[in-house]
Amino acid sequence: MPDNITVAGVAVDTRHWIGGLRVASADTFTDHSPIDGSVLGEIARGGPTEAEAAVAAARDAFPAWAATSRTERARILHAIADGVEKRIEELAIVETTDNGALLRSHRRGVMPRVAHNFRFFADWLLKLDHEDFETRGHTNHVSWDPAGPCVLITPWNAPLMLATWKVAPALAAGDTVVLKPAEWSPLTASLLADIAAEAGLPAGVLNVVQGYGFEIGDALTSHPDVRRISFTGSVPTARRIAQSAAANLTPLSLELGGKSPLLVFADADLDLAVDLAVEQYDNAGQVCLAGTRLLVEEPVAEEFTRRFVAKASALTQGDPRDEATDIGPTIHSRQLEKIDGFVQRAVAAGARAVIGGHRKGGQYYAPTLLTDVAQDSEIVQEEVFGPVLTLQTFAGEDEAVRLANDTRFGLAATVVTGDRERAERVGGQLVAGTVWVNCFFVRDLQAPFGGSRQSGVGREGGTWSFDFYCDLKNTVTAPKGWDQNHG
Ligand SMILES: NC(=O)c1ccc[n+]([C@@H]2O[C@H](COP(=O)([O-])OP(=O)(O)OC[C@H]3O[C@@H](n4cnc5c(N)ncnc54)[C@H](O)[C@@H]3O)[C@@H](O)[C@H]2O)c1
Ligand SMILES: O=C/C=C/C=C(\O)C(=O)O
Repeated sequence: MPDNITVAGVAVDTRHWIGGLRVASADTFTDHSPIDGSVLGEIARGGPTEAEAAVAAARDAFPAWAATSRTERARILHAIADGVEKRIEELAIVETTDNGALLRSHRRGVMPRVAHNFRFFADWLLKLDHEDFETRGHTNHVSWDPAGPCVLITPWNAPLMLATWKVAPALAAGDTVVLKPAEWSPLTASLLADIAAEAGLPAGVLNVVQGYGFEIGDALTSHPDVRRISFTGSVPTARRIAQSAAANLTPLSLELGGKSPLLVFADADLDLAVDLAVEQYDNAGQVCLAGTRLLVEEPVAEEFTRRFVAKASALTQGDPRDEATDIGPTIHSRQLEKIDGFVQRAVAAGARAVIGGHRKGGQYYAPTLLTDVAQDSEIVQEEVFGPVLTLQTFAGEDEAVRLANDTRFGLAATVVTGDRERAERVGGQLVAGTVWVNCFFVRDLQAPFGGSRQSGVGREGGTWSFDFYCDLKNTVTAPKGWDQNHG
């Protein structure tokens, strides 16, 4: 198999990146573009052997990286950000070709955010501190010690953004990394390895292994030398990882799925509510945070629906490389089948497709709005991860909160209301890692980010990321004992 493929004019190495070297595997898997199903190339298919080699490289590189000063680590992270910024166009087109998300979003939002992930955690590292405190004259000093090799496992819906959201704080913390990107979108992780090497990151500090999760995953997550596992993905995979990590009690951070509500109160700015609701089709609905359950107060439900349909019907679906496109394809034919299965079962159970409800050829699925759905039905309770929203009505705050909280998830919630006090009252009762009021997806990386209930375990972001990626240590020093030998 060729070691390099050319994707939209960009050379991408298809091998693993282990200990500062490109490493091939005997087996490969085929990477397809969701845009037209074309074959992009054969990618190294790692298993336990590659997992072992990558963890060994991360373990060997750890002492020197952990001993590297904070300012030097921060400098290298900024150099990686520089490298990302220089290659934004290349990263954007490769990511779009590989996962089908909009090129215009990659160019203007996602890849700049990738660079920001590195800059933010580099800067936060330099500010990271904890004031000493006294206990009966003894000084308590808290330090943020590097923890060791980390295994980072990431999904396909925002591959490089979600990978670097973990890679950057782990490297900043002084940890070394084995990154396993999703098999449906393996390419930009390989480019990141090139960029990190060019930026001067020492060999073995960042390793990238490719392959199917079910083949390489266990060997990574059950490895005794791994000190942290951070995973973004689905709930069933998280359960497997937690079981595997239990062997060594390896600390886990889990960012999982959602079924987030978007609540529209009768006093809301209805055009704003409609804009926010239509935004939930972003990335063909393949966004963990998406507010896929529209909950609308009865008096405005009809008018909301009318305006929503008008706006959603004007969306342009098609090739994600086209600047005019609003919605691209779904990631994979299997994902398309899954989405359509959810919709057809919902319709069979009595739901009505106000718009969409069908495929549109290739891997494209029509943006769909379903009404007449029961609270305990599959379509309301389970994450679809496609351009499918449900609409339910409610009467009053109590019912709104009850419906909003009535799933096993708790990732995010959006509240649209013209009444500040209502926003506070309702927001205070919602079970969610993030609540947005009259906005959506406004992200500050110093905020805690994660999910409640089955949407996750733990929080990352700002100091919370360092809490996770560091071994915190408290050193208690007595006021006595100094003078005996040293006068
Ligand atoms: N909360 C968040 O921040 C967030 C962000 C994006 C996506 N998600 C969630 O991710 C899911 C979609 O992503 P997906 O379909 O790629 O998820 P997935 O769980 O199928 O796969 C995620 C990753 O896990 C790997 N994996 C699979 N089996 C494994 C195993 N046994 N051991 C170790 N690794 C294994 C895969 O190869 C992939 O890299 C959705 O549920 C979505 O909500 C959550
Ligand atoms: O699809 C999920 C998007 C998650 C977003 C983040 O993890 C983030 O903004 O840091």
